[in-house]
Amino acid sequence: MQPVADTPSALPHADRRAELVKAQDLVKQFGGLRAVDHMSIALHRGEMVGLIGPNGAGKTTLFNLLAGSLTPTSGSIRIGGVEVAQERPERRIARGIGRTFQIPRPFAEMTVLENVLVGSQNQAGEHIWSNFLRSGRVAVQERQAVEKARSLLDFVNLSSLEAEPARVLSGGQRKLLELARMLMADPETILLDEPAAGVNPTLLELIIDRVLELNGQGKSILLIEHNMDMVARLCGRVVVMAAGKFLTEGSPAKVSRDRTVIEAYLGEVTV
Ligand SMILES: Nc1ncnc2c1ncn2[C@@H]1O[C@H](COP(=O)(O)OP(=O)(O)OP(=O)(O)O)[C@@H](O)[C@H]1O
Repeated sequence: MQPVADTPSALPHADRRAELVKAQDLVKQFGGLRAVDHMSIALHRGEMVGLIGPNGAGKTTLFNLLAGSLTPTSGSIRIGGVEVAQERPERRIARGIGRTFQIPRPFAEMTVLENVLVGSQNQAGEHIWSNFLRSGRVAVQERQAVEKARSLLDFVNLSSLEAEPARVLSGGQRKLLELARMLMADPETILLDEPAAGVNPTLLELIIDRVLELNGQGKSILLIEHNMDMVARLCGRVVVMAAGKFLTEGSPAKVSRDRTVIEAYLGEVTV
């Protein structure tokens, strides 16, 4: 991890009083492995926060807990003050949580447009849309959804590929497609899992630009990212995890100079 220059602290939209997402004392045990170990984190309305830590620190597991694809062994998750730790992913989406995955897996044989439409039902792409798609009635019956999907494809610069099967997309384009799919559900809070990983520099700039625009629209964003330059450009605050636990937090410049953080990345920390 390279040290980074000082950056502006919080973005203008951040309202530090309003905690949109608050996880407290979260534990996730996989057999003998405690992947998340009494971790707490809060995301305020309009904030964009980086979540960093060495490989295996528990960042993606924490995302899975926040998004509802895993149930915590113990601990609390509140969204807008409501306890949701036991709720299923569909309920989290309805509560305004959207997430992207480290490795996007679009439906390879469906078109780019159809992949975005999947997001209007739910993020797992279950039931109703697949029925529509089989019967080929999407454009007729869900005109508004199609219009919205097209405008989101425009937002992520994929309009020209809307009729192509998703398998033709590059890794970076798949990340953009996933962003559009997730935005179909109008999330208030967005969890981004390594949006820069494996993305070429040109598309990376586009992703950064779009993430900034989403935050500018008031969306709260939690960003897992190993690219510290990107974290420094986007985030006023960074939370560091190591061995499943909260290690420290602060500005990108502060944490990148922090000795315990550097040691954690070198695998030398015991927490
Ligand atoms: N479903 C699972 N079953 C068993 N162990 C798991 C499971 N998911 C994650 N783990 C383990 O939990 C630990 C934390 O993994 P996690 O993917 O959350 O880390 P991470 O910080 O996201 O790492 P990376 O930066 O490499 O993506 C790792 O040791 C991982 O092998």
